[in-house]
Amino acid sequence: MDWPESPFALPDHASGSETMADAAREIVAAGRRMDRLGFLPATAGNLSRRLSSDRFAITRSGGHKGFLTEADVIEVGLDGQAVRAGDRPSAETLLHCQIYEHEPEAQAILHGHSLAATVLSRFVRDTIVLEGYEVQKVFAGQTTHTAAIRVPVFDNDQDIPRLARNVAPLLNDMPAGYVIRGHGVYVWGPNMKSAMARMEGLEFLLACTLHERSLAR
Ligand SMILES: CSCCC(=O)C(=O)COP(=O)(O)O
Ligand SMILES: [Zn+2]
Repeated sequence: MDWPESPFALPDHASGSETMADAAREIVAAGRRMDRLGFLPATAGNLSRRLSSDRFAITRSGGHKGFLTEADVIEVGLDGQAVRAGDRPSAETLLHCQIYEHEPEAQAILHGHSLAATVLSRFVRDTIVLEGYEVQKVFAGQTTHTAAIRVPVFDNDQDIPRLARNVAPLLNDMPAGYVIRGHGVYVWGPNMKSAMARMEGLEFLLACTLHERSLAR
C-alpha cells in the first residue's frame, strides 16, 4: 500500500513507539501539506514526531520543508542532540524538546510561518483571542464558538533557550498552541493527524482575525 499523500489519511491512534521510518513518512507528508497551504515559505518551519519517551524524529535544519525526503528527517534525544554524529537538527529543536518533556501526550509537533501568524502577531501585545468561530472546536476540550481561546504571543528571539524560558510559564494553558511574534506558530497533538488539524484550525482562525481587523480599520 502506498503511503498516503495527506496526513489526514494517517491512523489517528496515538503511538508511543513509532518507528523512525514511519515517523519520517508522516513528517514528509505533513511537510507537503503545510507547504501547499502556504505555511512553509523558503526554508521556514520544522516538524517532528515522537519515537519514544526520550527520542523524537525532526527535520534537518535549513532545507525546504515542502520538498522533504525521508533522509531529511533525523533522530534526536530530548536534550536536543542528534543521535548520529554530524546530523544537524532544526535550529528550533529545543522548543520541540520542551513540548515533548512538558506534554507526555504530545506525539507530533508542527511549526509554520504563515502570513497571517507573522503579520497579526506584530499588532498585538501578548495574546491573540479567538472568539466566535465554529472552527475553535478543533482544539481539545472546546465545545462552543462562544468560548474565548487565548493564544499566547512571545517575542521572537534568536536565543532559543531564552525563548523557551519565556514560553515555559504558560505551557499549561495553551489549548491552541502558541505564536512567536513576526515568526510563526507552534502546535502539537496526540498524533500527526490531530496536530495537522490543529495547525489548520489555528491558521484559519488567525487569518479570519487578521481579515476582521483589516475590515474594521
Ligand atoms: C528562513 S526561516 C528561519 C529559521 C526558522 O525560523 C525556521 O523555522 C527554520 O529553521 P530550521 O533550522 O528548522 O530549518
Ligand atoms: Zn521558525
